[in-house]
Amino acid sequence: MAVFSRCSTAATAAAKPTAAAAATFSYLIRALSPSFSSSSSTLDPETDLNRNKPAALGVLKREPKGRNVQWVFLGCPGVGKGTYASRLSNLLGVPHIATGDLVRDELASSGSLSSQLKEIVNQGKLVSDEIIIDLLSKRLEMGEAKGESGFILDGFPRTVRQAEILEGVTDIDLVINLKLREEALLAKCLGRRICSECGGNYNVASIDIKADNGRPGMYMAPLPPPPQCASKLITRPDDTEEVVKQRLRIYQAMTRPVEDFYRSRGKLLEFDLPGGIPESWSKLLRALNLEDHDDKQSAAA
Ligand SMILES: Nc1ncnc2c1ncn2[C@@H]1O[C@H](COP(=O)(O)OP(=O)(O)O)[C@@H](O)[C@H]1O
Repeated sequence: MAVFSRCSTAATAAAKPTAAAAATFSYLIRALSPSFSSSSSTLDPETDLNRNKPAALGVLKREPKGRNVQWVFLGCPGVGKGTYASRLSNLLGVPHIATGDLVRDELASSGSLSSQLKEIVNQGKLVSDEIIIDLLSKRLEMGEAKGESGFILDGFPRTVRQAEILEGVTDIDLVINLKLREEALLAKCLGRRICSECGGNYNVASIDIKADNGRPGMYMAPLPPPPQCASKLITRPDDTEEVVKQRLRIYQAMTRPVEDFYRSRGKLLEFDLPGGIPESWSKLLRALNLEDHDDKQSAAA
């Protein structure tokens, strides 16, 4: 999915970082770094880069501002944030940064944080804002050193405080709020499988919700692994029924208010997933005013 084009003069998504982008990134890294006070009240409004807030979703109609997109994905566990964020990241040439992956990388390491994090994550609880911001700062710093610019954040911000900190240091262009019928969320999490070698995400769940009381039915086919991954699949330790239900409760309590935070700033794009990837991807692209040449070609083949 290397080739992409935008149908409008939306926020630019050129793969090459610009000087403005690099400056924004450096600022973001410095501001998010651990030496940065944990209190959002220390943000300096004079140096806040968030000066030209777009009105409502006019963000997609704006002239390019000389840097790559800075988007956020919101949505309940199991909704498919990682899947769609990763596809958009390939299409737009910006990094997909999932804080859940950063946490899992830390867990897999023998670092001192690892055992502390394990207990929190395996109980479905949120890691502290300070730890997450530290992990995110390091990831951004590493990306900047490689010349990355722009991002699609997945799993951050997850609390209003995280959203305030992010708002204090950079301008988020758009927040895509993915929504899926509740009946499907638990099944999607329980069916999730990851290839322990390549990290690919697959799903063994076959979701078939019958039409009921005027509500249409919904079918989501499994997403099987390719043969080379089939024998290497693992399940995330926090994808058990009890822990997923806890994560869903925590989403309602801690992350639902983040939707309101961005809604009130006119940045939230609500997107109801109509089904699995075949039904949803092209609709999502249309909602974002994007086009995927490769997808069109494979559909036409
Ligand atoms: N922004 C964040 N703030 C706090 N904890 C986080 C954050 N992102 C990830 N985590 C931790 O990592 C776990 C896995 O995150 P993720 O893969 O995004 O899960 P989900 O499938 O629930 O969206 C979370 O349950 C939480 O413990």
